[in-house]
Amino acid sequence: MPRFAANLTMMFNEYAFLDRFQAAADAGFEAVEYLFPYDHPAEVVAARLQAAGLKQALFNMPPGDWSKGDRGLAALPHRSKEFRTAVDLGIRYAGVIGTPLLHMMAGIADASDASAVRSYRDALRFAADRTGEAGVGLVIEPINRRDMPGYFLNDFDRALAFLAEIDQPHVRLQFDIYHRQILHGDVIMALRSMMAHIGHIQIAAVPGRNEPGTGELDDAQICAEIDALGYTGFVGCEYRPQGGTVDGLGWRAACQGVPSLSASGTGTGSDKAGTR
Ligand SMILES: O=C(O)C(=O)[C@H](O)CO
Ligand SMILES: [Mg+2]
Repeated sequence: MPRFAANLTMMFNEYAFLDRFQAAADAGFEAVEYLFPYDHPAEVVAARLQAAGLKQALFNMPPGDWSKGDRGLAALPHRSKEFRTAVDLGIRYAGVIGTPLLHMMAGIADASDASAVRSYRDALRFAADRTGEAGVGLVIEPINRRDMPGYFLNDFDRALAFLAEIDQPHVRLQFDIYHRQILHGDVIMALRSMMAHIGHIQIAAVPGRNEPGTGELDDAQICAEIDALGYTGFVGCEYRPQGGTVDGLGWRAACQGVPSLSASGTGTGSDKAGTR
């Protein structure tokens, strides 16, 4: 079974943000992630993390003004100065809280607009250099446009192409199974082919974005595949509980002991002669 990180933006909303750390630890989580810690001093967040005995898996760099519709700044040419300040703030928080990974959101921009593409490339290079100097990993995540209309980075192959241009081992893909299924499907084959580039994984049922096991995918099977592929990072539970957070945690036990498709010798998708 993978190591799971509770996503404190979506889970444990029964509590105020700073109280969610202890609630996650009490519910058996080893680590946490969340979108943004910036409403609180980094030292206060770090103290809650430590007091609860948790590891930090990931959080996002500041995205601009979320309440006004910003969803990252990287692809916005006219916001490049603000973007660079945001990178530095993210890295400062990463140092104090102790996260190994920062997610750089792309922003709402036309993916076919040359100036947006140029801005994104420059931003990714800048963030890669800065995080590299700071010893922090950097991830980029394709996000589906049903949840985030107009989001610039909405294609997994495109994300891999941007990563190939940067070609730095600490800059990797955030593979959110929920977005992958909505954007392209073929989740297990994509995990297999992209695993060498994956820095972080997140999970939620599709289409409801609720507890794994409540949607159209066999999430226990996907977790078995993640193990079989040798992934040792955290899998972020980025889902909205259908009811109480703790009441809905039974899905974790259902993931235990499930053999992967590759271990059982099935599921290659091959239709070659001689396989029947
Ligand atoms: O939406 C997601 O899937 C994310 O992981 C982001 O961090 C931000 O929305
Ligand atoms: Mg995600």
